[in-house]
Amino acid sequence: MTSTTHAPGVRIRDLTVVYRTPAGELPAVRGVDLELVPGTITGVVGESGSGKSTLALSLLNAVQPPGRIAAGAVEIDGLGDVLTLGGEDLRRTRGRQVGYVFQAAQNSLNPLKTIGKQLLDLGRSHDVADPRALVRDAKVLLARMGLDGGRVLDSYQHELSGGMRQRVGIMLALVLNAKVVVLDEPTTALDMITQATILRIIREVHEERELTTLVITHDVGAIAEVADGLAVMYGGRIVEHGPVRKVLATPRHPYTQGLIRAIPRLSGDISLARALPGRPPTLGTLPAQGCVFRERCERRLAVCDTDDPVVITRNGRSVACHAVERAAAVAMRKEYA
Ligand SMILES: Nc1ncnc2c1ncn2[C@@H]1O[C@H](COP(=O)(O)OP(=O)(O)OP(=O)(O)O)[C@@H](O)[C@H]1O
Repeated sequence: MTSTTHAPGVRIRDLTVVYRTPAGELPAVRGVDLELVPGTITGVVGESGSGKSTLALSLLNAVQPPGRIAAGAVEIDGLGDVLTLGGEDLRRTRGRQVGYVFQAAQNSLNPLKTIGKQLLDLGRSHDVADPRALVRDAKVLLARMGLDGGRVLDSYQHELSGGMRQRVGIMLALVLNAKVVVLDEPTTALDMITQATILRIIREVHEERELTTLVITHDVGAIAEVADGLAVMYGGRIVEHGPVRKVLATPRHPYTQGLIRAIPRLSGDISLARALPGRPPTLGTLPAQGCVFRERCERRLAVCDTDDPVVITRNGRSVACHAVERAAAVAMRKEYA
């Protein structure tokens, strides 16, 4: 395993992704800016339907109809804007430059071929010069995740448990030595202990290979262990982003506060944990203007109904919330009074 180049930076700029619906094209991701700092793990959390997977797919320019990337750019150091890539360039980028495990990856293996055969196919399609080294690397990765590599490579998907398949997916995302890795719900099929182990291994491999990694999950507790940065998504927007410990210790957006309150592990007291009231919006119920979170928000103001809150960044933390901004402005006025 050679790792000569350094981790690349990734800049997602003003990204909008729409899906065609009977009511017309509706945005699942809207005006998202997100920077993945080289060598870091960024976690993206949010309830089901917030746009996390759509964002992950965009990093590979892999949004499929009825979806379409309507605007924006995804710039990866050394590759340029992946949204302008097509055909063979795009195929080569996926896997080799940007490794990925998509949601339900454990079901996307070919049932008719052994894992080893699929690994060799992957290597061939990316012109890997030394298939033996590829198999060796795959076995090492599988062994680190607690699996007997030789046995797994000789197996068909139906011979493996959900958790084993998930680990195979992670191995396939890492084995070509891509420098940018996108993991969409990498540990959902695993029990808590295995989940923690796999996340730790992801972290180790990430550091050893100097990767830039994006991990999508709806499990805020799990991401706290592994990520450097945390982006919180709601209704297709990133409502808060910052260093993971700071965001979890002093969440600013009312949605982040609600998410954290709902997790006893993080809120610290099981009797205080309470579910976020209401439901996340669907594409059809997303308000066309104003704050996407206002229907469930305890701090709703009149302006939230009419104006989209802009993202304000201070000291490395970003929040998009009118109430937070107003409180900050009041505090600032007091300080100068
Ligand atoms: N193929 C599709 N056609 C129409 N709408 C879609 C399609 N795929 C996703 N959507 C909608 O886009 C929105 C964002 O979905 P997405 O899967 O990106 O969210 P998510 O946060 O990853 O959710 P989950 O955690 O459930 O995977 C949702 O409202 C979803 O219903």
